[in-house]
Order: sequence, then C-alpha cells, then structure tokens
Amino acid sequence: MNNKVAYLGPIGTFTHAAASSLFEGHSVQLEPYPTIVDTLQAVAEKKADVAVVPIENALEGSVHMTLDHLVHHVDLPIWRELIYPISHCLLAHPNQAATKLSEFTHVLSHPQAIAQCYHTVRKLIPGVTFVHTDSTALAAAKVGERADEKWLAIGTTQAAECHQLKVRQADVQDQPNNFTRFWAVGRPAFAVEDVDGKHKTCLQVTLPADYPGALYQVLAAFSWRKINLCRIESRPTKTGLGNYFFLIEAELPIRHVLLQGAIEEVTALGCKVRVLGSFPYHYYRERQTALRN
Ligand SMILES: O=C(O)C(=O)C[C@]1(C(=O)O)C=C[C@@H](O)C=C1
Repeated sequence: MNNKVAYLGPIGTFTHAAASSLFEGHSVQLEPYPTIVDTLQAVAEKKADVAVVPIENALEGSVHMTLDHLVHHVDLPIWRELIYPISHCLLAHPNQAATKLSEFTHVLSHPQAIAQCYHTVRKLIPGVTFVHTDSTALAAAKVGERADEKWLAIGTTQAAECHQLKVRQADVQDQPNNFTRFWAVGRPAFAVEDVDGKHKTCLQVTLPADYPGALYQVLAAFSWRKINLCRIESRPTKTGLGNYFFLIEAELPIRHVLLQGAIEEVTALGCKVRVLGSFPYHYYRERQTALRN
C-alpha cells in the first residue's frame, strides 16, 4: 500500500513543493491538510504515515506553530529535512489586469510569507491591508474567487496556475537568499537514499533550575567535544513566565560516540534531554543534481 504523506496544503503551497521534492520517484499519496496542526495530527492519529511541515525560514526564523506542536502535543520522530528555496510572487485576478499595483487594497497570505515580504510590499503599495490565511495557496484561492476585489495574494507560481491568477510581481521577499527548512516527521515504511551523508540531531534540553552558568555548562558539553551546533533556540515551557527549554541541533547522528557522551554529560548535570529526531538533511538543488547524475 502507498505511504500517505500529509502536507500543509492545499495544492500550490511551498510545503506541497517541498513534499513533492522529498518523495520524488516514490509511490506515495500526497494528502493536503488545512493547517500545520492538522497536518501533524494526521500522523499522530495514524491517518498518514509522514507529515511535511515548515520549521524555520531564513528571514523570519522559527515556525513556532510546528515547533510547539511537536514538543507539546505529539511524539513523532523527525525523519528528514529539506532546505528549500523560497521565492514569493504577488498574484492577482486576471480581471484586475488594468489595476495598478499601488491601487490594490489588500494582500492576503500566510503570516510567515507576509513577514518575509513585508517591507517590499509596503513600498510597492503604501497603506495596504495585510490579511492572514492558513497558507499561501489558500490566499491564492481566495483571490481567485473574488474577481471584483482589488486583492493580491503572496504565493507560488504553481498556486497562480492552479487558480488562473496573474503573477504581477515576482521575487517580492525582502532579502534574496530566502530558504525554508521543512521537516518530514513520522515513520514511513521505506527508506529514501541519503544524498550526501549530512546528518543532524535535534534535542530538547530542559535545565533542572535557573542558576548562573547553567546553559554555559550544557553548551560546554558540546564545545569541548568539538560538536558543531547549527541551531539553538529557547522556547517557553508554558509552565510560567521565564521558564524555558532549549532546542539544540547538533551536526552529528545520534549514534555517534561524541554525541552520546555529550548527552550523558548534560543528563548528569540534571537536565532533561529528549531526542526529537536524528535525520539526514539536504538542500533542494543538491538533490536535483544528485538525481540527474
Ligand atoms: O503557506 C505556504 O505555502 C507554506 O507552505 C507555509 C510556509 C511557512 O509557514 O513557512 C512555508 C514556506 C514559506 O516560508 C512561507 C510559508
């Protein structure tokens, strides 16, 4: 039976593009879900084998909805990571062809997409009203349904094709080097080839108490073993103001003896350590090249 892959849909989201790339060449069933939480819940409730969700963007940082749901509400291993290039377009209904860009009144999109394009769009359309939607593709669908409104969506060229919209301006993100990391979480019943052996482990570390140097001691366990950390982030434990846990991503697989040693040391300090996943990662372009060669 085909593996079911849940993704933040509908068709035409960046997550859809990332999921298609991750499972290219495999017979899977891609199934859209309306929100990040629904997408993760689909795997938790065994309606799907794996879920593809955004986790971090180069311009806007963490996607807290994904991170918090993975930490607080489900227990699903991170299986793979894809780093995908993000290019946002301003999409309009064809009936608005005569409307100048500066005359549009509303720009609809996912909050992450709006944040990544905020300054560029405000410069193009001063005084525009931003409207949040659950995904960029849903914004495109809404614009497609309202031919008479001077509305724009921020989204992908695929969403423009799906809803017969016109790309009025491409590449409207505030910075050119825009990438989003996507995680596939769950337990699909097949292996995907490792493109180049790059591996990460994501740990949730909770300190036993707040005292001077507590985090320094945790980091020292990685530092003297020369383990490269590619991300560290604090998030509220939701138990009271000022209570945090730390998400630490190390560039080693969990089975590596140095990482095992670091985890033992951090645990001996009284910290709670939870392994959220140990997984291969690759950049979109590397994979395309690898598939071609
Ligand atoms: O709305 C989409 O198209 C998504 O896939 C979500 C999402 C995100 O939440 O980060 C994915 C990539 C981009 O960073 C913008 C939006």
